[in-house]
Amino acid sequence: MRAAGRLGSGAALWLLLAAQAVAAIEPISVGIAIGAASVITGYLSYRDLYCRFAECCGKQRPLNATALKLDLKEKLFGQHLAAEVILKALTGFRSNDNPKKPLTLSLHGWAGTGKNFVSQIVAENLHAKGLKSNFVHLFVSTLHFPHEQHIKLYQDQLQTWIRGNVSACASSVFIFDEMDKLHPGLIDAIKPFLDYYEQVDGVSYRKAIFIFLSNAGGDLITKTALEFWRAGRRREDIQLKDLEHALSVGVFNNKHSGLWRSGLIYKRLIDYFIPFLPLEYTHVKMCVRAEMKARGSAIDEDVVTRVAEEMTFYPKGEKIYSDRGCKTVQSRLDFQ
Ligand SMILES: Nc1ncnc2c1ncn2[C@@H]1O[C@H](COP(=O)(O)OP(=O)(O)OP(=O)(O)O)[C@@H](O)[C@H]1O
Repeated sequence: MRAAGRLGSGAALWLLLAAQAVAAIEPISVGIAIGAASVITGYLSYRDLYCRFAECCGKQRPLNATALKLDLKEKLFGQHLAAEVILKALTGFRSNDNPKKPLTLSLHGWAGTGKNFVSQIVAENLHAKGLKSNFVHLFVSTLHFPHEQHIKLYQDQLQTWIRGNVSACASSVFIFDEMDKLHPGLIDAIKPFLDYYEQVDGVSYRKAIFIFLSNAGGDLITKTALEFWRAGRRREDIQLKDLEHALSVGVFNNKHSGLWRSGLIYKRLIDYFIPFLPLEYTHVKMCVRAEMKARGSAIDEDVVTRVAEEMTFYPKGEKIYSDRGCKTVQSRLDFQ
């Protein structure tokens, strides 16, 4: 949008200097004056000015891979696979100016292992306002799509919502939480948006990102983690190839996965199935320390141990993995 009208450069320059000269006295109204002067001089377009105060989609903000890597390294505990795959997938996707399709990630694991937490970290690295951004959209199955008899309505609404938001911002992010509670077939409504189409009805979805969060596959992931544990192998030795294929097949054949017999899997439109491993006692202690730090409290190792000891672990005999991951750490800390 071009600034309407332009004064001669001499007059405009004077106006700008005058406004700045007054700046030292009354900053607020002067800010407006400078803004107006900038627009009048054509130094700033209305849009530049508007985007200084409001959130604009604009040219895709380059992903700061170093910042994302640091966030995943420092904030995410016990999930070496998720950290590695998400960093690779996002940096690869965002460094490609002309992707052939949107990026679609499916995060799987038991409760409290960090799936929502990671989607928040990803959102904050893609759009400055993170989950609060106008260009990041969170759907929770049990909240947004509760009634099975309304599946057709939900599908129409979802298509309209996604089409409208990607039209407004090509690099929109869509997060679907509790995928395992989504009615079978519902998610296939978005298949056209995830496919290898240049455009669909004049809209290109190729720069959008879709993230599915699901507990489906948690049993398979835990089984593999236990096998490594019992064989005396390090958790960090678990590789994506040990889990990804079995996870995608398991989810495809699981009626309660939200992706049961889905065309998204059948047509290989999901780029990565990312396993979240069950969290161990040591990771729970890391969560307690992180929470204490977030509250500005000094780290008290006695409290850290007390909270971790209050959590329950499985399997019964070996008590290796936290039943709730790092969930309930915050509430338990409140009672120390
Ligand atoms: N791996 C982790 N590293 C660091 N913090 C974690 C991790 N997992 C969970 N947490 C902490 O626990 C809180 C709850 O975790 P989160 O909501 O991400 O779990 P989830 O895997 O999405 O669970 P659910 O499947 O029940 O939705 C997070 O906000 C975070 O504070």
